[in-house]
Amino acid sequence: MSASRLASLRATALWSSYRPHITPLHVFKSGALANGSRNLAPLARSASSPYNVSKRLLSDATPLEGTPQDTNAKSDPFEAKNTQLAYHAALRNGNVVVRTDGKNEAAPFWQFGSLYLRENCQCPKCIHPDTRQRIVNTFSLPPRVKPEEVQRTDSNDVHIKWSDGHESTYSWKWLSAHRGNNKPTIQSRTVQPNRLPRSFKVYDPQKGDPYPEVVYEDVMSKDTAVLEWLDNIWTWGFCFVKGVPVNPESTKTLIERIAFIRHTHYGGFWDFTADLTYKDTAYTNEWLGAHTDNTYFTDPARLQLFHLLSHTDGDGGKSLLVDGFAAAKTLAKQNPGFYNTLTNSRHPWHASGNEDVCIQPSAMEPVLNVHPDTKAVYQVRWNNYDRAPKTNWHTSEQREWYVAARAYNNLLTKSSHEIWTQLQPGTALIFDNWRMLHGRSEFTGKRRMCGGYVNNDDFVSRLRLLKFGRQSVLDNLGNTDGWRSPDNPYSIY
Ligand SMILES: C[N+](C)(C)CCCC[C@H](N)C(=O)O
Ligand SMILES: O=C(O)CCC(=O)C(=O)O
Repeated sequence: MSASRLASLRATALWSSYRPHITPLHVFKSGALANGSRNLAPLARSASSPYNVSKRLLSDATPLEGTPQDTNAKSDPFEAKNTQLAYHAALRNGNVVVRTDGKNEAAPFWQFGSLYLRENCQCPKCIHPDTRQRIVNTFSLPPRVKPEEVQRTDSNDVHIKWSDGHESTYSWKWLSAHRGNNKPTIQSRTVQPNRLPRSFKVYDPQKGDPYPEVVYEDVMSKDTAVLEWLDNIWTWGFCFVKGVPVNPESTKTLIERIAFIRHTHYGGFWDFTADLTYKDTAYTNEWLGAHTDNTYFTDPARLQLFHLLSHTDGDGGKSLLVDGFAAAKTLAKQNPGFYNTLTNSRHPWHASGNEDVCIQPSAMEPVLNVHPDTKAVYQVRWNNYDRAPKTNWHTSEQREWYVAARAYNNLLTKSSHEIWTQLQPGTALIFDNWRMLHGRSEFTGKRRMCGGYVNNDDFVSRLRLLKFGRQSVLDNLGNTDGWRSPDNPYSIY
C-alpha cells in the first residue's frame, strides 16, 4: 500500500476508529516474565495518556482479567462458547499467552507465535480494509519480532506493542478462533484413518417423511430462505424447490441465488433433451444407474440442479437419488476393510465423448475421499461409466478393490436406499454431488430438462456467510481447530 494511501487511511475515520481507546488495566512489560513465574510485572497506567504508562512494578499483580463483552454472542454460536470465560493476557518467555482462567497460573493457555501474531495484525496497514488481503510483507518483518507490551483495551481486546514499533489490536473472537493450544496441527494428530463422513441426516424413503423443500418465491426474495435451502442441502444432501416458473430463465436465476453457474464442456446453464448434443449418456433416453457427476474433474461440481420443463408423448424418466455417505457409513460398520480399500485405492476417471475433449483429474482419486485434515470422508466419487482402466495394479489389489466396490454397489443399489421421484415442471431438485448419487430410469417421448452446476467453494462460501455472518467468518479465517464443529464457520466438507 502506497505511503499516500496509508496517510489517507490514517486521516480517515477508519484509522482513528481503528486505533482503540486504550485504558489498560495493567500493562505487562517484556523481560519481566523471564520464567513466566508469578511475579507478573504489570505497570499501572498513569493519568496523562492512555499510552504513556508510569513504571510501577507490583510484586503481586492481580492477573489481567475480564470477560469478553457479550457482543450479540447469541447471534454468533461460535462465540457463545467463550463469552463467560474470564481471560488473562500476558507475556511468557517472550510470547503472548492468553489464559482462559485468569486466576489459575496453571490453567491451560493459548500461546501465539510472535511472528505469526505480528504478520496477522488486523490493522488497515497490515490487512487491506476493503479486500481483507494481507498487505504487510511478512518477509520484511524482523524474523525475531517480539511483543514488548501486552495490554487490554476497554473493549476486551488485546493490544500489543511490537519490537519493530508497530502496534496491533486483536479481538477476543480472533484470538479465540486462532488459539494455538500448543497442540500439534491436525495433520500430525493421529486420527482414525477410517473416520466416517461428516455429520449428516439421512432421508429414509421407507418412512415416507416429507422431502426437504423450499418455495421459489421465498428463495428469490429472502436470504433467510436461501440459508434454509442451503442448510437443507448440507444436512439432507438434497432439496426440492416448489413453485419454480416453468422456463429456463427462472431456473437459471434460481441457481444464481446461490452463486454463479459452473461452466464445463457441457456449457454453463443447460437446457437439454435426448439428442446427444454432447456425447454423454445423459443426452440419451437410456437408463442411468446411480452415479456422481464430474468424477473426471479434479474439482467435481458440488451442487447439481435439475428442473423438468416438459415431457410429452411418452413416460418414464424417473429421477433417482442414493445417499453415498449413508452407504459408506454402513459399509464401514459391516466391513471396515472394504471401507478402507475404497478410501485408499485411487483410480483414473475420464470424459472422452466429445471429439475435442478428454478430461481426466490431475491425480487418480478414490471412491471415498478422506479429507486430508479431518480424516473424514468428505467426497464420494462413484461413476462406473466414467472410471478409466487403472494400471500398475497388482491382481491381488484388483481382487481386493472389486470385492469392496461390489459391496458398496450392493448397498447403493439396495431398493430400500433408493429415493425415486418423478420430477414435475415447476419443481426443481438440487443435490450435493459430493455425497448424493443420482440416476434416471429410461424414458420414451420428448423430455426437456434444464439445470446447472455450482462449485464447492462458491456453495460453501455462500452457506458460511449466510449462516455465521461476515465478521464471524473473517474472525475464523484459517481456524481449523473446530473442523468438525458445525459452529465453526471454517468447517468445510
Ligand atoms: C450437463 N448434464 C448434467 C446435462 C449432463 C452431464 C453429464 C454428466 C456426466 N454423465 C457425468 O457423470 O459427469
Ligand atoms: O436426465 C436426468 O434426469 C439426469 C441426467 C443425469 O444423470 C446427468 O445429467 O448426470
